[in-house]
This record gives sequence, structure tokens and C-alpha cells, in this order.
Amino acid sequence: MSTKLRAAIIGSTGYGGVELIRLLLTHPNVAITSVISSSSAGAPIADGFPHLNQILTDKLDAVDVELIREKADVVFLATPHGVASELAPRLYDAGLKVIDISGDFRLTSGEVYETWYKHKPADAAYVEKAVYGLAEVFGEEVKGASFISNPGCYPTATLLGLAPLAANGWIDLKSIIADAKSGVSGAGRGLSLLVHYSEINENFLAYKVNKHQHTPEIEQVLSRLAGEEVIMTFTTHLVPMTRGILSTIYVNLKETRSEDEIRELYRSYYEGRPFVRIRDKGKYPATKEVWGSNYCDIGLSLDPRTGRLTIISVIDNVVKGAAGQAVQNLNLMMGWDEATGLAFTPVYP
Ligand SMILES: NC(=O)C1=CN([C@@H]2O[C@H](COP(=O)(O)OP(=O)(O)OC[C@H]3O[C@@H](n4cnc5c(N)ncnc54)[C@H](OP(=O)(O)O)[C@@H]3O)[C@@H](O)[C@H]2O)C=CC1
Ligand SMILES: CC(=O)N[C@@H](CCC(=O)OP(=O)(O)O)C(=O)O
Repeated sequence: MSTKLRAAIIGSTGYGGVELIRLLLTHPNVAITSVISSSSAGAPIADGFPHLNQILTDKLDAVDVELIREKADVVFLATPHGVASELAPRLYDAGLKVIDISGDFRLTSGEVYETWYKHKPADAAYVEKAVYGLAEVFGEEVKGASFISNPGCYPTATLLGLAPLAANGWIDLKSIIADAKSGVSGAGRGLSLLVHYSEINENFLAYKVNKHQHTPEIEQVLSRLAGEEVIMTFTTHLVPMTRGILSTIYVNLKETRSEDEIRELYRSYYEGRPFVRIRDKGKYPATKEVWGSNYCDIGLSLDPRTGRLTIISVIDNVVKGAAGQAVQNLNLMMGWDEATGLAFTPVYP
């Protein structure tokens, strides 16, 4: 009999879910025991995802809390907003460990959630139970937790780029601007005009300007780290590539610091954390350098003319921005090395 932790994935037919399958299939301590679909139960998962032929022969299960409880110890929700808010509390009450990669449990205020997500918020009692799993920042809280709210993709890149400064009081908190660009897989597998090939190919555009639902998530975490309310400008862009997020962040510092001092602050803040890599002076990361991996690479430049610091932070949105960080959080919850099953070299070129 297997002693592995049994994992179920709800939303296993979406991009986040399929990436969880890829990562968990080679995780030494985890066995996938249920892949779940609300629309295709009974069909073999490899029918819709031929890349899984001869690798995962399971048929899709229906969304059934009792069945999940019987088959699994941990359940991942990779579902659209508004699904986990209903389902996760039932799964948690059934005794399962829960990791939600949607935005349903990230915002502590139900009112703020409703304003930005246009969905009914989850029960506040469960929002309070959910630990925000930005692994390099709140890893100590994740250890031993049973319910994780996995950060959004843009917030992961942007917050890892800002956390050392915010936590140490080095930023002029009114000065933060983040200009983030995502590959198209960030929008999920469903079709919309925005991700239609002939609309996005050879194109580059800003979207949800001053309305993106990740704005309050980033502000909430920065406010928590800084100990005072942070409001920022956050603009999202779509790039005609499949995976990757590059967030360019501009801040003014509270006091004069040298670029070397700033780089040293980042290196000491992330010391011992395997997935954040700080580039040397004059080197800036590209999305291809983290493609398919759980790394977040960060480059820094202090402009002597303006005094402003530019921070470039890149991740793979589906890995560090979703499934990879979810597995990293599982590792921390279970007391395993956080890199277990995640030690991939980025795919290059
Ligand atoms: N793509 C990304 O880079 C990231 C995504 N996220 C978040 O992760 C979540 C999943 O995203 P992504 O995988 O891209 O989205 P997709 O649209 O690719 O997949 C979502 C899946 O959810 C399932 N689903 C839909 N409705 C229900 C329902 N009522 N009950 C159960 N399952 C349902 C669908 O599968 P079926 O019909 O088979 O049930 C679908 O395949 C979203 O909340 C997204 O915002 C977070 C970070 C990054
Ligand atoms: C390119 C693209 O469309 N990206 C999506 C990211 C959505 C997402 O991942 O949502 P949560 O992280 O909030 O769950 C967007 O901008 O809405």
C-alpha cells in the first residue's frame, strides 16, 4: 500500500490543473488519486489532453465532496473565481487539506472582493482560516496550515519584487508603480476575444487598466508588510507568448541607498530560499530564463539621474504563479523540503 499523500485536483482540465498534474506526477511524496471535472466526468483525461497518453490513464471524476474525501488527503482547486468560495469550505469541513489557486480567499475584505471580482464573497470565517501562501514571505504561516489561498500570478511576481523593501520600510509608499505583462495562458484555457489568435498575434495591449482584480491583493500584502496602507498604480498587459510574466516596478526610496546596499537587502531577505534568484549588477531577467520552472528572477537598477529604483521580476505564470507555488506550499504544509518535486531547470530556449 502506498504511503504517499493522495491528491485530488478540481479543475484538472484547465491550464492550472493540467500543470498541477505535470508537477505532481513526478513528486516523490504525492500520488494523484482523483482528477476532477464538472463537465466531462467519466472521460479519460488523456482524451482531452493527449500529452498525458500512457502517463495518466485515469478517468475524470465528478465534483463530489464525499468521493473526494474517500479518495484524497489534499485537494487543489484550480477553478474559476466563485467556485472555490462555495466548495472549499465543504472540503475543509470534510477534513481535507485545501489549496485554492483561485482568487476566492485572498482578499480579507468581502466587500473589496465583491467590488473587484464581481462575485459573492466566501464566508468570512473561512477567509480567515485561509493562509495566504506567498511562500517566500509567509512560509512560516504556511508550515502546518490546512487551508492555503495561493497568490495570483501577477501578485507573485510583483510582491516578490517589492517585499524586501516594503518589509524593511525602505520605500516611499506613495510612489509605487508596477507595469506587468503576461503571456496568454494567464487567461486560462477558455476562449475569449482577448486571447483569440488573430487578435493577440503580432499585438501588445494594456487591459483592465486601473481595474485589475490583482490590485487590491498586491496592496493588501504591501500594507501588511509595511504596517501602513499602501495604494499603488498597477497596469496589466497581454503579450503574444504562451507563458511568462514580467513585472517592471518603479519606486522612490525613503532614504538615499546605494544599489549595492539594495541588492544586499534582497539577497539577505531571500537567503536560503531556493526559488528567488537576484541578478548581479547590470543583469536583468527575461521570461524565458524561468520558463517551465518555479523560479522568480529579479533584476535591480537604481537610476542616479531620477533617484528611482527599477525592479524587474519574472516568473512562469502557470508554475510559480499557480501550480508550482501551490506544490511549494504543499511541501511547506507537510514539513517537506520546499523544493521537493520542483527542482526543474527552466526550459531553454
Ligand atoms: N492560468 C494562470 O496562469 C493562473 C490562473 N490562476 C487561477 O486559477 C484558476 C484556474 O485557472 P486556469 O486553469 O487558467 O483556468 P481554466 O479556464 O484553464 O480552467 C478552469 C477549469 O475549471 C473547471 N471548472 C469550471 N467551472 C467549474 C465548476 N463550477 N466546478 C468545478 N470546476 C469548474 C473547468 O473544467 P471542467 O469544465 O472540466 O470542470 C476548467 O477547465 C482561476 O481562478 C485562475 O484565475 C491563478 C494564477 C495563474
Ligand atoms: C492574461 C490574463 O488574462 N490573466 C488573468 C490572470 C487571472 C488570474 O490568474 O486570476 P487570479 O490570479 O486572480 O486567480 C487576468 O488578467 O485576469
